[in-house]
Amino acid sequence: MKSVFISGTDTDVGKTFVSRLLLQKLNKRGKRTIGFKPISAGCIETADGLRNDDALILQSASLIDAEYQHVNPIAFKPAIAPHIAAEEINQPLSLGDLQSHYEQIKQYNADLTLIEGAGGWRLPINNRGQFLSDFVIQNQIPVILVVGMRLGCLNHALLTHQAIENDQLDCVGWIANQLSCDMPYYEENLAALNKLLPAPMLAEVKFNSKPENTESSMLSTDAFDIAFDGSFS
Ligand SMILES: Nc1ncnc2c1ncn2[C@@H]1O[C@H](COP(=O)(O)OP(=O)(O)OP(=O)(O)O)[C@@H](O)[C@H]1O
Ligand SMILES: C[C@H](N)[C@H](N)CCCCCC(=O)O
Ligand SMILES: [Mg+2]
Repeated sequence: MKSVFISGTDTDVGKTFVSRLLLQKLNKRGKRTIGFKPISAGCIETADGLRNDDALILQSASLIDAEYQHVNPIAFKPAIAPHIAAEEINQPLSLGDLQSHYEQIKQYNADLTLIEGAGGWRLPINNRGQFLSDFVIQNQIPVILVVGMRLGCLNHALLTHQAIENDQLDCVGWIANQLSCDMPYYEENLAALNKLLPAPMLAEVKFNSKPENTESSMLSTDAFDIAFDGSFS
């Protein structure tokens, strides 16, 4: 059983959008995939409990049909920093909680467990100095960095990659996600990232004006095949 952690240069950069494409692509390659969104913030209340859009997307794009509570075990209603949401309801998060939820999703025995982070790499999970990245370190999970292509992404991408490397994790590569169709100097920014980031670009995801129709959005590279046929098969 392999796992991969999908991080991003920030919140709202397309981690879920790209994760869905990755799951769909891997399903087509015959992998039994499962999505895992350990912590979500920004949920609606339903008769069955809180539901988060990201988790629902991952759940429906996974080949394995998993229970919602296992796909998204920690859910907060307000769309705010999760550790603040947790403190607000007096239910502080811990690394131990995250670990036991991870053990649960591993029971499904997927070929690949795709874990979507929340926010960016150094997301606090409580006020005791613990971060979501500590969970990734604890489990030595390889990381894919989604770069939301917008002004400011060069700095965010380089700092995030540096932090992942400082944490001595394997950043198997990054994915450029074109967040809009009109970013000035898009190609030049892409070239700068290719030059400056010391990890391979695995794919480029084009802006898709019909995001629900995801079939042709992802242009993968040879590095993508090497990463997914090598590290994750
Ligand atoms: N390539 C794309 N083409 C069109 N729309 C996109 C693309 N990538 C992302 N979006 C849209 O941008 C928004 C943010 O994307 P997404 O929800 O995947 O970000 P995220 O990084 O997962 O955010 P969060 O931190 O909340 O988990 C969504 O509405 C999504 O549909
Ligand atoms: C609500 C939002 N869409 C995400 N789910 C949570 C983003 C938290 C970011 C925290 C921070 O780094 O400031
Ligand atoms: Mg998301």
